[in-house]
Amino acid sequence: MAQPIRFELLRRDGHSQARRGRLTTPHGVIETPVFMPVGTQATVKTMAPWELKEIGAGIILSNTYHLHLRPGEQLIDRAGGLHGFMNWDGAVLTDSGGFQVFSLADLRKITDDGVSFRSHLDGSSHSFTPESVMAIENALGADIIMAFDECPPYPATRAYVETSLRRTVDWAQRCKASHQRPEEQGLFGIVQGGEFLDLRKEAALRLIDLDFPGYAIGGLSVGEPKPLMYDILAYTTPWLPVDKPRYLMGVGSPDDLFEGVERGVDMFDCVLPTRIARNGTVLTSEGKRVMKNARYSDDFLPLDPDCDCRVCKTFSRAYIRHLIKADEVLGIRLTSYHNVYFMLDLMKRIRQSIEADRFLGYKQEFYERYGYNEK
Ligand SMILES: Nc1nc2c(CCNCC3CCCC3)c3[nH]c(NCCc4ccccc4)nc3cc2c(=O)[nH]1
Repeated sequence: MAQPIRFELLRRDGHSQARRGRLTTPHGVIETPVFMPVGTQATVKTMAPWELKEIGAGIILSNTYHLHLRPGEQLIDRAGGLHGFMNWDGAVLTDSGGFQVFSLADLRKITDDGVSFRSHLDGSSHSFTPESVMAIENALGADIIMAFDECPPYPATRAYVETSLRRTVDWAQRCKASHQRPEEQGLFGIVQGGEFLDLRKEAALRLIDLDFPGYAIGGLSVGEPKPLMYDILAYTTPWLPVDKPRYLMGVGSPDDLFEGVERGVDMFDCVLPTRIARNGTVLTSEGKRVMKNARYSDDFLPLDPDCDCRVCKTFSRAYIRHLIKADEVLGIRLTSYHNVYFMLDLMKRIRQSIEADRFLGYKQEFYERYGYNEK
């Protein structure tokens, strides 16, 4: 059976769990570790596909929950799937919607069969089951599709997490059984288990038995303390196959990327860069900058003097502050473009540091410059 997703492990760091890899998909080759910009409603907010292409984005995310509610997967299927609808010829990954049901929808009810909920848009009633979610993701046509899972809240009792984990594994098996296009779309399993390490191990081993082309680590970045997230991650990744990609869902900020790579993660996604851009906050090598701050009113330097992006080569902090203050749409286009470029460029530098056997050195160097005080 032809596999649509193939992962090659190119190099393992000798001083950490960091890995350099290559993910081959039907829509291009993705170098890992990789940051995947989030395009919830079939667009990375404010950015055109040609801009994503020019800054080197190889894969973007979209979402079953949002697209099912609006415009509906049938329309997108008729448009040629997400690739045709968005006219994006790079790779696409769709999340399965479970997480969004719990973070967005109203009146959710979860049973062993699936989840019923009311749309956050118009209150209409819907239900997701592993089978119905696979049908939606098959229609959207992403290259990588996520199994339908439940992401338990944090904190949650061990009893709740245990029940939820077994449901998620059962749902993963049902997703695999009902996946209509296994030769074109790689289905990833999602490891749950909350903060309970023995449950994380059980989840990993039971998903491995189902033999997926890749494995996501879910249930993290849901309000738990960062040290706990890192410890759960460090415990979980070694149980996963070394020759398959590991995807840490919903993570993260620049420091989270370093900590995740160090603990064996290959793929990341986060709304942070595009979300903070929309309130005028930009990521730079010297930390975050809140562009509305008066200190930038007559600062004619680029957002980040170290950045080679078109925004940093064309505009000043003073001009971008003016646009944000004046609520000019160009303002958030420029901050979004720069923030996504920053994350992609950071991952490129991380990949190069692993190749040069100096990942931990580069991490130290980045942390010293980035600092953690807002500027
Ligand atoms: N299926 C599934 N998805 C998860 C997600 C969504 C990942 N992004 C999906 C994209 C597809 C489209 C929408 C997003 C998560 N996101 C987070 N944290 C985000 C925390 C955060 C929130 C806001 C700003 C910054 C960080 N934890 C997550 C856990 C899971 C999980 O277990 N299962």
